[in-house]
Amino acid sequence: MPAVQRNGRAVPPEKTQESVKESIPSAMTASQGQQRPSPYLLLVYPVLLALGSLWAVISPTAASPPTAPLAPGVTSDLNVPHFHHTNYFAGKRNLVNIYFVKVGWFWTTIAFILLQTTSRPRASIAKKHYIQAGLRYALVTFSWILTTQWCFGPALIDRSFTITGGHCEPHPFNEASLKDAVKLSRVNSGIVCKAYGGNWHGGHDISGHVFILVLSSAFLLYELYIADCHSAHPHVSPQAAAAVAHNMTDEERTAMGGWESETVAKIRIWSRYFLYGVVGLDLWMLMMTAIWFHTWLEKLSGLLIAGSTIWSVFFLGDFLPQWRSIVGGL
Ligand SMILES: CCCCCCCCCCCCCCCC(=O)SCCNC(=O)CCNC(=O)[C@H](O)C(C)(C)COP(=O)(O)OP(=O)(O)OC[C@H]1O[C@@H](n2cnc3c(N)ncnc32)[C@H](O)[C@@H]1OP(=O)(O)O
Repeated sequence: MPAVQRNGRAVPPEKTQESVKESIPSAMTASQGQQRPSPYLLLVYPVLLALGSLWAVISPTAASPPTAPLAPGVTSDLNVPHFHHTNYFAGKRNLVNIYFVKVGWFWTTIAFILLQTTSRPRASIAKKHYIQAGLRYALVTFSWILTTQWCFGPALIDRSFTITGGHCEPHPFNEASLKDAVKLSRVNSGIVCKAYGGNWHGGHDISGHVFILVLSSAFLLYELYIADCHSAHPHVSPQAAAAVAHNMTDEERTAMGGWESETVAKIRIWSRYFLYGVVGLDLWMLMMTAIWFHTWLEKLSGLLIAGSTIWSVFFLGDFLPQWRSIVGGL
């Protein structure tokens, strides 16, 4: 049997799958002994929100900018700045807000699809893994739709806004909206109100940002853990995986059950980097939202809806085994 080539070097041909596994450093094959992530990890979110809110109170730079006095008879907070004089992220039109958070479910979906298509669950559980991962995605997406888009009519955040006394009122500097005052008063959705040039004012405004950012980051992190647990190949850090894929022969990569080629390994690694990027931006924007936007209670309500969705999908099965057998998970 001829010697196989590894980066131009000849290596002994008699390596078996077992000997290849043994040659992988133990730190890179840690998945077997991994601890199950605790639901208490979700407490990171209230801590982050509390720190941001505290910073908003005690930091002189986070104080609200001086606002122009309101015109007589105008009660709306219309001078919320699009660009803040002290911090770029305090303005609504910052690029991360426009291109990332405002289309946050798109990025979450892409990160999830990339994770699933580049993970390699063990053959014996592959079908079940994909079905249950799809089901969990459908459940969190349904929660996102009900909360922010449509809940058999207006979304939950719009319903709670109008139930607590909020309404759409004409914008005093927008003549068209002033003419349509009666029509605007019947609008029951924040997006429609703004589209008509009105001002969504007065009620309890559940933070859609806190909701989507918590839901997205927690969902992706727990799915990453599940994908790793179900993986046919050892859990490796992206750097270690690159080194492994680079140094192995083709036979060795196949024997390890997944790192067939350096290109495949790189696609997997970059998919992980992409997921880390989405989660990192989620957490950053959560902190920015905590500092610059909404009241305590509005942030808390966004957090509670996202937190209970995540808990129901990933941890309710601890108490209801039938639920676990349907949605799978941790
Ligand atoms: C091998 C590979 C195969 C691959 C194979 C590929 C297959 C390829 C298939 C692709 C398939 C994709 C399929 C995707 C399918 C989807 O999922 S597409 C869906 C895309 N759409 C989205 O993601 C929309 C997400 N956005 C939302 O849900 C809502 O906008 C949000 C984010 C919840 C926020 O709502 P909101 O009204 O802004 O509410 P809220 O947070 O209370 O904020 C109130 C105000 O404060 C501002 N504010 C609050 N916090 C902040 C802040 N931190 N910074 C700035 N402003 C703030 C807001 O901007 C808002 O201001 P206004 O806009 O009202 O003036």
